[in-house]
Amino acid sequence: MSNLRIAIQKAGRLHEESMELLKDIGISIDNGKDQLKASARDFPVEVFYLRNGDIPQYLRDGVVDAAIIGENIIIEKGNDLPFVERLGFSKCKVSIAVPKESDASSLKDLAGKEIATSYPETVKRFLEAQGISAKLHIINGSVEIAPNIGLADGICDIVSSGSTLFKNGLKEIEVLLKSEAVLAISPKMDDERKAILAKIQFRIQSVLKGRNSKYILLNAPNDKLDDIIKILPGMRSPTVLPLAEKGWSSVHTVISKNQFWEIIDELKSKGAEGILVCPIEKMVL
Ligand SMILES: Nc1ncnc2c1ncn2[C@@H]1O[C@H](COP(=O)(O)OP(=O)(O)OP(=O)(O)O)[C@@H](O)[C@H]1O
Ligand SMILES: O=P(O)(O)OC[C@H]1O[C@H](OP(=O)(O)OP(=O)(O)O)[C@H](O)[C@@H]1O
Ligand SMILES: [Mg+2]
Repeated sequence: MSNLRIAIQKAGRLHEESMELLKDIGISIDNGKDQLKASARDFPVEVFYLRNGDIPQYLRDGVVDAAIIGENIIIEKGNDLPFVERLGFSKCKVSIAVPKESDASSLKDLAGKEIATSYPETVKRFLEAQGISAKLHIINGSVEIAPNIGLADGICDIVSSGSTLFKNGLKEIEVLLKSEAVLAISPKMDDERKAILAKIQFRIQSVLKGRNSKYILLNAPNDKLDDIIKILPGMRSPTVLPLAEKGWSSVHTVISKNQFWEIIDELKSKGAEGILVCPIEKMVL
């Protein structure tokens, strides 16, 4: 039987959370700091530890079948490659920035100027779409220093908190794209491996739904139950169980992490007490 070959980043921003996701979907492997390949103990999967930037070519060649990779790298180096899941971590932007005293306020204002970047294909695509040209300096790291050393008028790089821009006296003037970790796949996968991938996708979806939801339990007087239940979305409808104390019930349900604080405030105002909030490991609908 074939193994599904999954690539993850060997070291860097994506490594830890990729390992964590694999663990959460039941794929246990040894930490790969000193190895390039590991087999899962209980699933037909091999994990390859690679450089993020090299992964698109491996997918294209069919040397690996799937990969956890930054969407920005797929856009830069593998725009032809499909991705099948957004994974919700390593969220960042790829942005244009200029020295904070510059008059430029969009990519258009850099027409005819010099831009330093590690993402030349992405920048070229945006320049072409806007019908402008600029000179690109391709550098692999510390891009934010380029304007300060006179190498470029602006940069295109990853922005997350914005602190690297701030420390280098730069300001963001245009967001080219937003990125997060994704599960990308090889166009060359055979049917046997596609079947393993389908199982993995199902597991990933269950884990991500769980991560985005909270299980809540609360107590309420019976005469307030109708009002409280109206507030709760729930998977189907909330579970209501009688408490030992007469006239009171316990209500259990699942709510989305995003709505969480608003719903808790409303529940309290409608008479809910003893609200417990628990993480959900996996959720299968
Ligand atoms: N500051 C950040 N905040 C959030 N996500 C980020 C940040 N910097 C990078 N990323 C995301 O993590 C990915 C990996 O970044 P990292 O700097 O670890 O490696 P890299 O230099 O892009 O890749 P390689 O593995 O080829 O060395 C990026 O492609 C991007 O998707
Ligand atoms: O907006 P911020 O939160 O400051 O994050 C942005 C910085 O993070 C990344 O660099 P990283 O720390 O990965 O270093 P690298 O250049 O060595 O990859 C990216 O290249 C930016 O420089
Ligand atoms: Mg980096």
